[in-house]
Amino acid sequence: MTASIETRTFHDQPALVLRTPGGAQAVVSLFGAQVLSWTPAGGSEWLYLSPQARHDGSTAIRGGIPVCFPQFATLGKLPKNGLVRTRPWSLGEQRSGDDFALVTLTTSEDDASYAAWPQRFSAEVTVIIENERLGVEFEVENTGHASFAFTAALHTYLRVREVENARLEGLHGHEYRDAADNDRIKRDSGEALVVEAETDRVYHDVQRPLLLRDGWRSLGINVEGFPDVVVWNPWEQRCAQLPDMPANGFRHMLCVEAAAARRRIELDAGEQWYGRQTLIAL
Ligand SMILES: O=P(O)(O)OC[C@H]1O[C@@H](O)[C@H](O)[C@@H](O)[C@@H]1O
Repeated sequence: MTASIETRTFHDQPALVLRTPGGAQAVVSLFGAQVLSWTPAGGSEWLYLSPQARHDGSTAIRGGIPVCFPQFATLGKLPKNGLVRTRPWSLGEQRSGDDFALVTLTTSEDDASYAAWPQRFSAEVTVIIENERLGVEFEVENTGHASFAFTAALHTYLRVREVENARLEGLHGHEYRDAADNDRIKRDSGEALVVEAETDRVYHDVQRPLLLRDGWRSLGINVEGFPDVVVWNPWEQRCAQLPDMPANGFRHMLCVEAAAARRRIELDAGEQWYGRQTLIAL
């Protein structure tokens, strides 16, 4: 038996379902090239998808792994978190073997993106699953004649049983910009990060793998290419302001994002850049 890739609808939007013979499964929406669900073999769902997420193409889907490009958050004049999470992507390559399934989705500039951000680019998101592993790779090429600069993120919403009981390890000693406290620059001194209030941090130059402990289960988080890690939880008050989140949604999610946020990435004409986040169920 080999792994499989099936095209179907998910909340009425076209999606791909990747499965390994061992029982791992991921759902990838063509809207935004967004992974919406991931269950490793023998495990339980690791991605948070809001039960109130909108799937009608009118706005970004709240949950899963939104792709933020060419702007992370509000670091510029473009719409928050960029232009590509709210557009349909095309299916490029799909491949499977005995123990993996892989799909590549592509997009490039169009009239609307060019009006907002006058650059020519092509972007690819490759999603690969193995039994215990989910890899998401974002690649961008400058297909124009002039250089451009961007910020970006894989805005991963992890599902946790109770956020106050989850521990994120590996950020000790790192400097971060605290967007929940007037963008003050601070240094993490705790053994582990436990979220007990609104949290919106950009950790700089994180080279180490991270470990998320969520009760009896743990998740390894590896990043290549993206220099920064963003940790976000809106907590009660901000969550109440999000129309696509239930009131208690913040308790069951923790965003741990692979990001290029502190410094913009510069790409000359014809140049490519890629970054990858890998989640490993332990
Ligand atoms: O509501 P959005 O556009 O999906 O953004 C969610 C959050 O994304 C986070 O990554 C940002 O750091 C937050 O500031 C932001 O609020």
